[in-house]
Parts: sequence; structure tokens; C-alpha cells
Amino acid sequence: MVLNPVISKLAGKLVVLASASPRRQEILRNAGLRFEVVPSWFKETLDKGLFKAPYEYAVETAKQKALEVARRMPFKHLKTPDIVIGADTIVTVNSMILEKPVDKQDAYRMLSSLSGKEHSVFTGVAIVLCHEKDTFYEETKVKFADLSEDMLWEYINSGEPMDKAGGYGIQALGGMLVEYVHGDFLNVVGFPLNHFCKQLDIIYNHSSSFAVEKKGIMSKHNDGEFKSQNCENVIIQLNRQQEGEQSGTGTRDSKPNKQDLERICELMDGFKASKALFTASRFCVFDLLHNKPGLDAARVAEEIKASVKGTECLLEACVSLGLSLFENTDLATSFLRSDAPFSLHGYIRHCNETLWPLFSHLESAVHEGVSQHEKVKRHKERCQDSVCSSQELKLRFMSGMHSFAKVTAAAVATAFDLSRFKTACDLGGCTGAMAYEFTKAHPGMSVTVFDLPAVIEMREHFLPANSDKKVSFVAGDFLKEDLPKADLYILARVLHDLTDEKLHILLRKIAESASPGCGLLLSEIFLDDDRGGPSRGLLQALSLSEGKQRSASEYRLLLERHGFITAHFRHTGNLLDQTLSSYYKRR
Ligand SMILES: C[S@@+](CC[C@H](N)C(=O)[O-])C[C@H]1O[C@@H](n2cnc3c(N)ncnc32)[C@H](O)[C@@H]1O
Repeated sequence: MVLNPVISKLAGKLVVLASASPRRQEILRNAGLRFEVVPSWFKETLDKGLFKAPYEYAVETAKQKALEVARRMPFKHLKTPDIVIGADTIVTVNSMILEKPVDKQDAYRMLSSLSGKEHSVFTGVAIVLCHEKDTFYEETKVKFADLSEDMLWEYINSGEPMDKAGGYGIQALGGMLVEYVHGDFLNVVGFPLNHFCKQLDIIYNHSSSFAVEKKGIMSKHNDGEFKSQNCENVIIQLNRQQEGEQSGTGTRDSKPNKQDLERICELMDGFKASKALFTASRFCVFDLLHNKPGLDAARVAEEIKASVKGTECLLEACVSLGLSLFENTDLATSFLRSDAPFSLHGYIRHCNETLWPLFSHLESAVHEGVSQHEKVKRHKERCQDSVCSSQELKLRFMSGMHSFAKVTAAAVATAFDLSRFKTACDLGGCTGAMAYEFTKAHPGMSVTVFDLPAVIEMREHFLPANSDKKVSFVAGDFLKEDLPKADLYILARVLHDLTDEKLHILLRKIAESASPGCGLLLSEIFLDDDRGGPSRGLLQALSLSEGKQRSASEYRLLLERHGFITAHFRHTGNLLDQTLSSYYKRR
């Protein structure tokens, strides 16, 4: 039960607090917000001299903290948050910004400069909504009593000042130093909850019930009045420090760090979450909840012909994963309904029915260093009931590729200016999902999809409603046959499956067909140069296909050997694929 209806709107969304501050967590939890804590790795080293006002520095730091987490999570945590909240608190006195003291002498310097003086506490807050950002700030005035040397040192020796902006914490011993507070007390404690709820209300309800404008962000001043502030796209709060931000990995009192434990649990339970998603998709639960929202577990069980107990558990798991609240969440509506424009239903079935069995033999795969495809096939043949015809298997594979390509294609097609190319050939283009997106994005372009005969003959299953005549299909083996002539060759998620030997055969054939000035557009998950990530690429490699995951630099070298130079790299920003696309021009 929460008082603020906006907070309840966030139920089912993945809300992340990019701060380890226990006070901030407490304030937000008390308000009924459910969120995960992912402390930011952003180093607070911005040059303060670059900011006209102190609050701008707090806002920018809050923004950078939130953005760092928002960017890191899809790679390192394999999930994309809906909202990331960042906050940074500073204290200012006599135009000086006081952050956390580095040692006791520093704490003494700060606290004695505050003695007997009124100062301001600013907390910058950034709310990052996927790719949008909103910031605001709020200022609270705090006046310190005159502090004797004894009092100062007793307080410093209590250990409380360290880790806190301005060197004090108002909610504990530091409260004794304070004569008065003008403004939001919680802002001083570490998080301006009232202003935060108002801002969420603007974002989610577009409501005018609060005295905050949509574009001109309002800041509440110590006289209680709201003043409009033009803070493009960000929410910042200025308030007093009570932060105690610690590194996310340390341990205290030899207890395991809570966030670390949560992360390990996430990894240990990840397969259960995946399998719950696969099973709900397999039973078409999201289609059902879309067509008949609000069904209870018994009715869902009846419709999907499953046990009530099992269905209840499955639905509750989906609720906890933010996929449904007995009706679809936005996430499920966008990606999990089988008829959604960006449906991943086909790819999820591919994960369940093809990749899952492979990964269940991961120990053997790692031990032997080869794909377990044959073992899985033999196992399935032994269990008669799960045998699929090769047609069915092919369709299932194509459906997986098709849904994945539909989600990623627009970003790949528009990553570069391709206006000078009139003809393209999508090698291994499968159902043509990518090709149709290319002709949509580049009206002057026609695209030939080149794929194996067994794939091309089944393309009719995937024809779009308004199939574009500028897309044509050619059957063939790109390792053996001549390739269609084109100005631009597209290789989307093809090379990572090929051995070095096959890769060179294919690149040689492309180079033979290409004339000077032709392009080669490559779309893959590119590994970091140190092979430290992204996890999606490294996990994909675990299927131990005969190919391998490569970094952008490795691809650059391979392509250069075949005459393709001038490589441009782009992150597509596509959260589901995280491919980087690069464009090469023949020498
Ligand atoms: C991983 S899928 C990628 C499909 C598509 N490019 C995409 O991005 O969704 C690889 C595609 O390459 C095709 N392929 C594999 N070997 C091939 C070959 N020797 N000749 C032609 N196509 C081939 C497969 O049939 C499949 O459609």
C-alpha cells in the first residue's frame, strides 16, 4: 500500500537506484518503491570549476552516476532497467563545495568552516528513463550552532563525518550541531522524496496536480515557493548529505556485502527466470493475457490446459519478473505477445527449444570444446514424443531469426548513411526481415536476400503484409556459389558462426564480387578488445558453435586482409542485441 499513486505505477518496472547510500534506500523503501541497488562506478571527479553554480555540479554528477549504471546493466547484468535513479549530495558554504572528507583533518576543516554559519545542502537527482533523462534539484538551508573545539573533535572522533558530504549526518549525532533547517528535511537526509514523487507524477501521469511544470523544472526554495528552472531533461535535487556511499564490493564487519550476494543470487537464479519466461511464452500466456486481461490463475490454467497449482506458480513468477500483473506489463505487450511488432516470441522459443538443450550440456561442451548439437539430437530421437520433422526444426529456427531480426533491423539499417548504395545483398539474410527494413529505411535501395535453398523455400511463411517488390530472394551456398552483384554486402550475425577458414572463403568471394567503392556492412556482437565483455557475446560463445566471437579490431584486421578498409564502428544502441555495425569500403 503506498500513498503516492505514481509510486504504484512503477510496480512491474525495473527501477534501479544507482547509489549505495543506506539512507536513500531507506527513504525510497519507506515510500513503497521497489527497486534494485546497483551502485554507480562513476568516479566523482568532475572539474567543479566548469560549473557556474554548485547545484549544476551535483546534478551532473547524479546524471553521470545514473547513466553509467543504465549503460552497464544491459552488458554486465544482462537486463535493461526501466528507470535508473542517481543522486549526489554536496554542501556549500561561502561558494565552496564540500564533499566527503578524506581524513580527520579534512573533516575538521569542513566542520569548522560550517560552525555558526548557515549553509546549503544540494542533492542533484537524475531520473534516467531508458534513453531520456530528467533532472531536478532542491536546496535546503541548514544553520549550524557555534561549535567549540571540544565538540568538533568529539564529533569527528565518533567517525560519523567520514563518507558524508560536508562532514556531518543530520539524522544521527550530527543533528546536535544543527540550529535550524529550512526546507525539506529528507532532502538533507539524502533524498528529496516529495519533489521526486512530483517529478514521477509529471512523467507518468502528465498531471498538473502538483506545482511542477513539465519542461521548466521547479526547484523548491527555502521560502517554500516553487520557482521555475530551465533544466533540460533532468531532475536534480539539491539537499543535504547523508550519503555514506561505499564501494559496491567491499565487506564490513566480515559480513558478505548485500549487493554482492544479490548479484550472485541473480546469477544463480537466472536460469529459473529464463525458463519461467520460456514456459510462459510456450503456453502463449502473454497472448492470452493480452486478449483477456485480468484472468485469474484458475481461468488461465483452464485456457492453457495446465494444472492450477503450476499455473499459479508460473504467473506469480511472471509478476515478480515484471512481465505481468495478471495482465501484461508494457514489457510483455511490446516484446512477448506473438503478434507484437517487435515480438521476440519466436526467438524465445528458439532459446527454449534449441539453445536451452545445448546449454543443459554445457559441462560436456566445456569439457570437449565442441557443440553438443549432435548429442541433443540423439537424445531427442530417443524420446520419440519430442521428435520434430526437419521442416519443423527449420521453421522454428527461421522464426527465431525472424523475430530477432525484426527487433534489431531498424538500428542496423540506419546506423550509417547508405544513400549512395542502390543495390544490396544480404548474405545469410534468412526470412528477409532485415532486407525489408533496409528498403524501408532507404527507399532508393533494392535488396537481394541470399540464403541456403532449404531456408529460401520456406520464406513464404514470413512474408510481411505489404511485401516490398524491391526485396528478392536467391537460393545458394555462399561458400560455394557465385554471389549476386551488389554495391553493398550485408553480413548480419553470420560471421560469428563461421570457422576462420570459412570466414576467409566467404570474404574472398565477397571481395571477388565487389567493385571498388562497394560496401560491406557487418552486424555482430563485438567483444571488447580485452574480451571482458559484453556478457551477451561471451555467453553466446558458450554454445561452442564452430565459429567464435570477435572484437571489432579483430574484424577490422580480417576485413583489411580482403581489401575492405575505412572501418566505421557504431553502437546501434539496440538493447536487445547490442550489436555494433561497421561499414567497410573496398580499396
Ligand atoms: C544466425 S542466422 C542470421 C540471419 C540473419 N542474417 C539475421 O541477422 O537475423 C545465419 C543465416 O546464415 C545462413 N547460412 C548459413 N550458412 C550459409 C551458407 N553456406 N550459405 C548461405 N546461407 C547460409 C543461415 O541459413 C541463416 O539464415
